[in-house]
Amino acid sequence: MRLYGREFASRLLLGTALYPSPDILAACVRAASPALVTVSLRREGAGLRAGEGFWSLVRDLGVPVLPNTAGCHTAREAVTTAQMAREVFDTDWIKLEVIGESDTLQPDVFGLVEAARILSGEGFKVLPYTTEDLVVAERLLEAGCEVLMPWGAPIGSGRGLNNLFGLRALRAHFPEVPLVVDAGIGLPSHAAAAMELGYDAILLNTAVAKAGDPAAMARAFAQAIEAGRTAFLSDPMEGRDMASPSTPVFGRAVLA
Ligand SMILES: CC(=O)[C@@H](O)[C@H](O)COP(=O)(O)O
Repeated sequence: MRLYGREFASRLLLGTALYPSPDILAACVRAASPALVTVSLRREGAGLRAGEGFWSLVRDLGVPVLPNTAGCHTAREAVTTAQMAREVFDTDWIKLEVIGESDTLQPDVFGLVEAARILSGEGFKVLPYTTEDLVVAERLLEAGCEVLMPWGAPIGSGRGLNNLFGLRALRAHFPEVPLVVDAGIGLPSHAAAAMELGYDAILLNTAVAKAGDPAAMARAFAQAIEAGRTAFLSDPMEGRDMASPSTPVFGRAVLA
């Protein structure tokens, strides 16, 4: 998979929040070999020494870091957080989140486009957490984003793909743009379904961190994403309403 000109072997982007322990997080990363791990500057900054410990743990994982602007509610807050993240994590990649509504954690798409334009202008590689809205997608591309990350469902809900029609339409409208389903994935089958639609990658966190056996679930997600991608590339059959015998028979059985 290619994002902003960089090649990644994996199509899984894994969040680093909510794990029962740092060791379990490390086991999940080993089990799934994600392309990137997301980290929240606000979380690390709040913990001070705990944050430093967490940062060295993440560095030791040996996986490229994608800082995010989780918890930001305005474009200005998100831009400042991204600028600080660039210093702290020494990367110009940013997962841009501007939250607009607290029940659904739905993105504020107006603030998102504004922040994306500013950050792209400053040389950031912006990966925006957005909805499946086609017009917003167009604006984000105009603002300089080379990747789009529509939600599957509200963050942490585990509902899967809430709007299959919208996600399919987005894929069809932007065949050349790398698209990552971000948030709301609850099961490996949800991830596989998104990959079967032709999505390029999946970003998830809660479903792995909150599983009874997080490392096993991380591995299951990696396998499902791989399987979904292979299925997409295999040109799946068209669904149909009526039965079609899968064992054609010729002539009549002769019964003695
Ligand atoms: C880790 C991160 O960036 C989250 O904000 C992301 O959207 C994941 O969502 P889930 O926890 O629903 O997988």
